[in-house]
Amino acid sequence: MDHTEVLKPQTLDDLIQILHEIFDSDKVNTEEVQNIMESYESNPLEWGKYAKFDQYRAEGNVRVDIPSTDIHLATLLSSLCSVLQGTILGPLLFTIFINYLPNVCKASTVHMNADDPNLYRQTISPATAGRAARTIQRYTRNLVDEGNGKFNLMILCWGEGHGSSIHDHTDSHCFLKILQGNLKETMYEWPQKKNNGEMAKKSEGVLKLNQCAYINDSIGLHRVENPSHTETAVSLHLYSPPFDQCHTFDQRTGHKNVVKMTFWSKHGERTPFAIVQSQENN
Ligand SMILES: N[C@@H](CS(=O)O)C(=O)O
Ligand SMILES: [Fe+2]
Repeated sequence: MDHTEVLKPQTLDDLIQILHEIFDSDKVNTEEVQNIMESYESNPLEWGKYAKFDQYRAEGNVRVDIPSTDIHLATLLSSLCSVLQGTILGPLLFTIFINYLPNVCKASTVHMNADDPNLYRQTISPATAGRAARTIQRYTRNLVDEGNGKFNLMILCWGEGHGSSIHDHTDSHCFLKILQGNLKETMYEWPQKKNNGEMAKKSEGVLKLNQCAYINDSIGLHRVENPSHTETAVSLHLYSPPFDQCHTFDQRTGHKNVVKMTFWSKHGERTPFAIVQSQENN
């Protein structure tokens, strides 16, 4: 098959079929994949069944003002993230946590509003706000297609303010297309071995509906965020070859950690908790 002309997929199924054909061949032109993904016009009726959000998004009821000096609260929030997602006890633990939060907050102010179904966060710096949002709730990763073992196609659902940590892509090609809303992508240089300081930012930009970005480890690292406080976002990601772990990086020091990546759902079905050992996204 000649792929010099950009085929325009009419539906998501059509796109998946074209991707299978492209990745069947030994040599894949990344620009062609990017163009084809970009030319698919997002239709929620086609991808809606895969787009499963973290339900905690609407269940929390707390606004926290966190000064950057409140190490106490930061520690609590990070220990909380390991129990929330996907556990049966999640809502209960969340309620216990929320009820005790005002007692343990030394330097922070907690505002609760029982009849308001939204989660509010307000902090003194956007960076702190982003970290708190990422700790309490996560974007979800939903597997759409396994690409005959050549690639993984997945839909990521981003609640308001959700974002990823700075991460790499395990030597794979990564294509990221916007299906709904906007996503902000910030690119970083790989940290220098001897340097223990703040990671160098390369660029940032907002990806809009139907746009498709491309990244691999030789281009650099990135962090992706839903910058909106009122709108959710949905993105379509293709990784080739597939991978299930990557490195995340601490923006302030460049220190890295290995993170296992899991699926919130597969082929439209919520992944059973018994099978999922860890629900850590990066
Ligand atoms: N690479 C991330 C999503 S993004 O932030 O690019 C993931 O697969 O979870
Ligand atoms: Fe990524």
